Amino acid sequence: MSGIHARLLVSRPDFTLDVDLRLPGTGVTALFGPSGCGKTTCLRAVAGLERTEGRVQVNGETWQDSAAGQWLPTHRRALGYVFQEASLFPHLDVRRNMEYGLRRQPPARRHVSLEQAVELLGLGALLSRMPHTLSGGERQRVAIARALAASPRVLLMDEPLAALDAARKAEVMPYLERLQRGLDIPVLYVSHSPDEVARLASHLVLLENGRVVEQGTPATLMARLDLPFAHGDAAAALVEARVTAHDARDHLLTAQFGGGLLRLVSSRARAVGERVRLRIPARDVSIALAQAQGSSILNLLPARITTLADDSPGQVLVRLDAGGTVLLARITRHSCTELALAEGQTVWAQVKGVALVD
Ligand SMILES: Nc1ncnc2c1ncn2[C@@H]1O[C@H](COP(=O)(O)OP(=O)(O)OP(=O)(O)O)[C@@H](O)[C@H]1O
Repeated sequence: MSGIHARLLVSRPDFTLDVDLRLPGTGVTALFGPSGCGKTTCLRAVAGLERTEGRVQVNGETWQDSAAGQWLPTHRRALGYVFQEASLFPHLDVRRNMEYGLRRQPPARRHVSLEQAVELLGLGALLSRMPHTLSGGERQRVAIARALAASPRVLLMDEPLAALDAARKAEVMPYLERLQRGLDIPVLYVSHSPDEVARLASHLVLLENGRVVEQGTPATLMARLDLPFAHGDAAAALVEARVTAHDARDHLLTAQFGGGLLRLVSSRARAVGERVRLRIPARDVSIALAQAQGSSILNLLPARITTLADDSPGQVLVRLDAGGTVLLARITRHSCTELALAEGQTVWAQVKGVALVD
């Protein structure tokens, strides 16, 4: 059976984890939820670092099955584990740190070469450097490459960016995005950053108090007003689109989605026809009753209001349907009343900010 099946039961005096995860066999699954909801416990249980009741199967291989009395210790589970802080061997240079990963797998079972791992994480120029001479971001890239070089059947990542400052996060993120596209093994990625989830995940599991609240695609879950993503500053809609033009002079990319065309500034050229994921923050969408004339806003889209919901004090979250795609707008309660907005009404969504996420 392809995919990951993890039925996990952990009982601690103050905490119970009770999940039945059936996850895709490729792509990045984000485990998301508030502090203490059991994300790390899930990863540790899949890794066999936590003795749990239940069953763990990864792409057809059974690692544990308590009903059958089966249990593989961690060192016999083909997994890579990346923690918040890279734990490299201080006395080995980058190449030797990675070779250590390689040795964990007999040659016949290796499906990631050292060269591939070096290439994916962009480490070519760092191979002879010692860990103490690397930046935090570089150390973390080496830790990821070392985990990959062991040819794991699953890569477990526990908030790999959490210990990095914003600049270092931005430096490592493109490599994680590349992993998401270039790897054919599943990645379980623990995060409590909606931004990371939006950029990296193809599947999202929302945990609360040791239980799965909901799971699905990030685009679907992030647009749901009854879930936490749509609230708070990071609320955004994810839009799958296809590039239709790139104007090199103005660095302007045009992409088509179900609701029309979106234009955004992108210095990196994209091929016409390429699929892109766009992120539209709720705070960057405003609403007008008529199509604005002479506006500097590039994107004006007709849309229908499907839901109006109270958000933070004085603010309303508007869920819009733009040709079958959900957009979110955060506006003031005052404007909502002034414009007499109502569910079912057709309006113009004025989209000020659109960002490419991969
Ligand atoms: N070794 C342990 N012994 C006892 N309780 C533990 C242990 N490790 C974690 N816990 C508790 O289990 C619960 C789940 O912890 P876990 O680390 O899985 O949460 P998390 O969602 O990863 O949190 P965070 O986002 O803060 O890392 C918490 O209540 C935590 O206090």
